Amino acid sequence: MKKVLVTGAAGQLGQCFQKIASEYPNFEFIFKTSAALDVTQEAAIRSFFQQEKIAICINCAAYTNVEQAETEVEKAFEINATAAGKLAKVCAENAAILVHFSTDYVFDGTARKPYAETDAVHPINQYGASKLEGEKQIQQQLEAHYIIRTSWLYSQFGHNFFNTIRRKASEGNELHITTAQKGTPTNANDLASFVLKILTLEKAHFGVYHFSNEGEATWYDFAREIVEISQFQTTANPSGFYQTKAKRPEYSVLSKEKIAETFGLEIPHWRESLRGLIAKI
Ligand SMILES: NC(=O)C1=CN([C@@H]2O[C@H](COP(=O)(O)OP(=O)(O)OC[C@H]3O[C@@H](n4cnc5c(N)ncnc54)[C@H](OP(=O)(O)O)[C@@H]3O)[C@@H](O)[C@H]2O)C=CC1
Ligand SMILES: Cc1cn([C@H]2C[C@H](O)[C@@H](COP(=O)(O)OP(=O)(O)O[C@H]3O[C@@H](C)C(=O)[C@@H](O)[C@H]3O)O2)c(=O)[nH]c1=O
Repeated sequence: MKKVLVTGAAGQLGQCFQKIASEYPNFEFIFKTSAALDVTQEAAIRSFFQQEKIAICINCAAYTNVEQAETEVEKAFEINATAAGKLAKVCAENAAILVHFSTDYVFDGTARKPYAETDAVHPINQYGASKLEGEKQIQQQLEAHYIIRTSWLYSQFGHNFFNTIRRKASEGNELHITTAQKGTPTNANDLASFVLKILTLEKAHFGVYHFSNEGEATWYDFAREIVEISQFQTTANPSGFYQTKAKRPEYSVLSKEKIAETFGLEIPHWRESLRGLIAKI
């Protein structure tokens, strides 16, 4: 049975993997939180891989605070770039596959049609820059990688826009949400299922892929839909300007053509997936 290590297992995406792991009995999962396995510690990762004979590493460990990354630049790069490189190196030494996640924020947002994997990258904030550097470090050291760029992840777990809006709305706060950025909300549960499905295929198709739910939305559209489906009394108000430290791309919809052609898997529309999640929680 293949051993699958999931790093950063207490984060949002890590918890989505934990939730569905039992549906994949051909994999033996080992979930490691940041406290149990720090991905910046190369020697510790190496001895863990050797001891456990890890076949696949799903790296959910990341520095994801977009605002704070503007001032904690070194830390963001240490986790998102240098540690990703260390994981790739150890995977190469152990003939293991690395699944890694990157972001729509590697793009500058000047496009007006969905970004393809081959489009030019140009991050406009430190988080995006650190994630792009992580991609490069992996590509330089390991062929057996899936780098999956995704966008606007949300779920029932952890810190994300969906949970923030639901909390604010349930407390009766007035909501003012920016219309200045367009992208696609992605249910992290859908992403976790997609990853485990492609890992069970006979043939590997390594490389960089874009995965998000279908459709596009502004953050305001997303918030309004969360409030309406959840039937909160509060209304979400569109706002032309919302003060932030970090710049965000104006447009960051990801093209799903490559994954559709390669894997032929259906991806739900973001509204449908959101509705499904709210019905379950
Ligand atoms: N959230 C989003 O909207 C998007 C996320 N992504 C990418 O998807 C991936 C998953 O994101 P998500 O689950 O939302 O992120 P979270 O912030 O929810 O989870 C990240 C996890 O990484 C852990 N971590 C931080 N530093 C280390 C370390 N040195 N060693 C081991 N673990 C560490 C954190 O632990 P602790 O809390 O203890 O520090 C946390 O549990 C990331 O690569 C992210 O960049 C891409 C696009 C959108
Ligand atoms: C909470 C809130 C945010 N906003 C704005 C701020 C920002 O422009 C936008 C999104 O807010 P957040 O700060 O929650 O989202 P942000 O941290 O930018 O989310 C990003 O996280 C990283 C990890 C990624 O990789 C990206 O794909 C993306 O999901 O909405 C409002 O307009 N009103 C609000 O009440």
